[in-house]
Amino acid sequence: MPLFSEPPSVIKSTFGSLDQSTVAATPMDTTAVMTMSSVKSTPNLRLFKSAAKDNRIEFSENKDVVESIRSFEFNEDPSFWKDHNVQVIIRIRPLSSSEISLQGHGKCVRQESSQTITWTGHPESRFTFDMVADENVTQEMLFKAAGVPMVENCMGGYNSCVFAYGQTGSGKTHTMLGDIEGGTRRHSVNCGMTPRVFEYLFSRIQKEREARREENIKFTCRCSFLEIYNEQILDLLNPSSVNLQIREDIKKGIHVEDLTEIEVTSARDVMQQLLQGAANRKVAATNMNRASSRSHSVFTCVIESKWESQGVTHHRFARFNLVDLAGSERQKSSGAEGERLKEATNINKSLSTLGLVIMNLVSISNGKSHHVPYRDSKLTFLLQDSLGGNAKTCIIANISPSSCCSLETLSTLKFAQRAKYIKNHFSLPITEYKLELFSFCPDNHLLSQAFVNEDASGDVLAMRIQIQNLKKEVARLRSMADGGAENHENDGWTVAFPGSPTSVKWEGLHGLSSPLTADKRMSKKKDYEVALVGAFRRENDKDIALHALTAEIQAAMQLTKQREDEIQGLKMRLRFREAAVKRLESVASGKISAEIHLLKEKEEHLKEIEVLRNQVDRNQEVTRFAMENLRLKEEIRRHVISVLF
Ligand SMILES: Nc1ncnc2c1ncn2[C@@H]1O[C@H](COP(=O)(O)OP(=O)(O)OP(=O)(O)O)[C@@H](O)[C@H]1O
Repeated sequence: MPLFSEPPSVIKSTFGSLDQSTVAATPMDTTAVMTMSSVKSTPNLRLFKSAAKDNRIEFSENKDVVESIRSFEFNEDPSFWKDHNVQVIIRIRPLSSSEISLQGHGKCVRQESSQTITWTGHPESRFTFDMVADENVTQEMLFKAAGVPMVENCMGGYNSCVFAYGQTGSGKTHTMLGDIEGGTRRHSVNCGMTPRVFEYLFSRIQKEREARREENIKFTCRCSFLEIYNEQILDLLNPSSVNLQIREDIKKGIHVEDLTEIEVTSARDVMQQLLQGAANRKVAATNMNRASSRSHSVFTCVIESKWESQGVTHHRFARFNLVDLAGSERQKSSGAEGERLKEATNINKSLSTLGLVIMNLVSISNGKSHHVPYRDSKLTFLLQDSLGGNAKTCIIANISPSSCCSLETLSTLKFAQRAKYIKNHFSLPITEYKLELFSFCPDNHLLSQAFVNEDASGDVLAMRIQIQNLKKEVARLRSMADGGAENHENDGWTVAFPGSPTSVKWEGLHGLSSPLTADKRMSKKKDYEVALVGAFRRENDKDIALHALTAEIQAAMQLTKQREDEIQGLKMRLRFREAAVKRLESVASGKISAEIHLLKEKEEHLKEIEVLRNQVDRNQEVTRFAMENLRLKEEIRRHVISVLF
């Protein structure tokens, strides 16, 4: 098929490549230098790293080693996103043959459980994350655990972001894109997150269309693809436009000005854009001599939906960012010069700004107010919403388990640990409505919830009905949250995503259901609270919309009245003019004298003046000024009296 006839090398070039000549420690850890001799660094080959078999990292076939790896459960938690906005997953890749030849099977990490991992250097350090995926976790398992919920978040109207972090060669591209050779609908086992996510997204859209035919639901998806290289934004779907600027406005939020957006209707369309972007990147790379591991790539899909319900038109919107970051290793400090030095400085700048942004967000989560330096790098400015706004963010930190990458791995674990402590916060000002929420949630934990991007419009009556329904929903949820009505029938696996009018049957990994936690009741209460907050917000939105509509109607009615009065006045004046014309005709034909005509004319002018005076009096502005005038006169009078006496 022509679409997938491109060599996978092109795809690889989209998301990263190796140049091991400069591989060293992270920007935050400047001590160690890592060498991975297996990877070649010929500039032209850099782009084709993944494609060329001999340029790939080879993995051990040693059965004994594979069998000795202890595997932990890797289960998704369907309720996770209900009360979290940031998820951090560690992914450990298998040892490569070159690592084995360099350091044997020596490892720098030991997995303790499905959530904990120990770095075995000195001193030993233990880290806890939302999930730790060992080398046996397949692309499919990772997609089900991390990709599926993110698509559901987008369907629910949340801005969502998955980003892969890690040193060069740690598996970021394998995770985000993987092997899409053949590119058919039936994925190869190594096919990564992005193609799986879009295939799932479009199948969900199709299901939603079928289930909500009556609401006439319509979806629009638009994709864009950019790269940040040397602090410059390049449009990969239109390579002629370079150095694009990030803008921020109330309507569009943070966005890249003039970035090409292409409408897509299938996973196949998305892959086409990915390939297109990759091909453009290849051309630019030749001109600029850059390698993908030195740039950040952001593939974005905007998903919009519109549906009708009880005379109200709903509009929902979500931005889905898939980010492959530049390798987090420290660029070789010695010997780097010219373009390389510039590259290194910029990668360091954006990744260290990312680290700083995360640190400051954690401080904010802990109640310490701090400035968050989003604007210090293009990457953090662009991802501002995903990092600290109203988004759901999944960070996949990729690591190599080999002892030869020990310091790099520690650095990635530390970065991921910090990210774990972020709680996204409101980016909107505190309003009365939010204060109401404060009073509702004593521990304020709901204030760290991301927001559903949803809007509604319709006629006043429909909005009123909607408000009534929402009020009933609020009352019902409130009584449930108070413990009044415990509904044990809902203990199953049906997940209603906040803000989503439909619920999704969660199949679970391999179709198995995991046991619900002991504090099920607590989590159920939280679910109700989340739903209640959503209902409050929607009610508040509807109220605001209703007030605005009522005010608009009143203003329109006043204007109509004013116009009607003016028309009446004009009609009257027209009648006077017509009478005057007739009289002049009579004067001309000698039927009446000029004196009588003038007397009549005077009479009618007086009447006309009266009409105009009435009009002026009725004019609201004039009335207001007249009132103001009277009030000021009265004030002056009182002032004069007080001065005199
Ligand atoms: N979990 C894994 N299982 C099997 N192979 C993997 C895994 N992770 C990575 N690899 C392989 O390791 C090699 C390096 O991975 P990848 O290219 O994804 O690294 P990267 O972090 O994207 O590097 P760069 O920053 O240079 O682009 C590839 O050959 C990839 O196929």
